[in-house]
Amino acid sequence: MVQRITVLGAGSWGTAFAKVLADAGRDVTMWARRAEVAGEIRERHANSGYLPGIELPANLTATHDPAEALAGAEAVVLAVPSQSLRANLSGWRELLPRGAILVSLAKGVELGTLKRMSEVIAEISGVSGDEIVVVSGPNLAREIAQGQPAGAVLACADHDRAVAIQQASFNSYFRPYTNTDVVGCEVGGAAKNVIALSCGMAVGMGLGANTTATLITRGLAEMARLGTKLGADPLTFAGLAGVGDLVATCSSPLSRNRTFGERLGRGETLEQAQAAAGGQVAEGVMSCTSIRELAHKHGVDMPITDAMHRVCHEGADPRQVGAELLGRRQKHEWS
Ligand SMILES: NC(=O)C1=CN([C@@H]2O[C@H](COP(=O)(O)OP(=O)(O)OC[C@H]3O[C@@H](n4cnc5c(N)ncnc54)[C@H](O)[C@@H]3O)[C@@H](O)[C@H]2O)C=CC1
Ligand SMILES: O=C(CO)COP(=O)(O)O
Repeated sequence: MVQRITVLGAGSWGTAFAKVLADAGRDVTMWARRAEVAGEIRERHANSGYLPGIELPANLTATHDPAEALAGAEAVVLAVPSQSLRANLSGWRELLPRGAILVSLAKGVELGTLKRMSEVIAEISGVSGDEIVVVSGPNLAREIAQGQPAGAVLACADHDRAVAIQQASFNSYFRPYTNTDVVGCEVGGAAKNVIALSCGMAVGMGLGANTTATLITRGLAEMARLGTKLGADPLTFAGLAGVGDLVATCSSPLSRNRTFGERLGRGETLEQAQAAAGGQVAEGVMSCTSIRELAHKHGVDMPITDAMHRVCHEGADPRQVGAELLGRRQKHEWS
């Protein structure tokens, strides 16, 4: 049994997932970028900046020192945003205990390289991509931290490693399934953030359930198109890391991506929406660009993702891109 686990990153999901592991009986040490966050977790069993009102278990501690956090870890959970994972992991590389299972929580595609997170981790750590475990699924951090029931997916080409993390993390409210389709789970996790931006935008423009259901369903079609082109199993998109995460994120006001889109839909600028996020990451804002490029590279049509890139980074008006999406060439649903 994997018993001693380190979580690198003390934001919303890093903290909530660390609590999942601790509630499953593991000994968990978190690394926090800011010393005061580590101190609050260690001494007051709280992370009030990210999960206010949540009491953290006693078998979860934290430090600001990565060497101290990583000493003796049997599994290392990477819980920093996608666009900063490369830089952070480069700094930790020499400290990773040999043989520790590397676990990725990040949902994004790297700008520039267009790599999935497990590809970035493999490149920097030297660990084979087949040995990296990816966590995905409908897991809004606050609900998980409150102990509300949820399923999740642990994807790894090496089934035994996925099972090791499954054994280490399942508890009375968290039910992880294993899957060997890493590509599908990572594409689903990254692409749904972009679709959640679009749903939020529709809500911000005063539109209702028909519009958001259309965006969710057509969003699913475009993420599945990209994923299968990259070698994913189409079934993955019918699962927790596909439609499950997509529906949770597109429907919940807790989603940072949906909230970000809602602000843009109400007419706020990117800078205003960023300021309102209070330093918490809305991955879709960057991933709309990298996923759009990945889609272009592979000849895949992703009109909603393209529209989100234009709104976020080219100053397009949400109403205008909405009208353009509706006015696209008439076609068969599955062509
Ligand atoms: N919050 C959620 O409900 C869920 C988040 N995720 C994914 O988990 C990953 C981490 O997300 P959260 O913990 O929610 O993010 P967050 O924004 O709440 O926290 C990010 C953490 O990374 C640290 N960090 C280190 N280097 C950083 C840098 N250069 N820039 C910004 N932060 C840096 C921050 O200090 C903070 O502790 C993301 O890829 C996200 O999409 C996945 C499932 C659920
Ligand atoms: O990935 C998530 C839920 O599964 C969290 O989504 P947000 O980053 O939009 O809050």
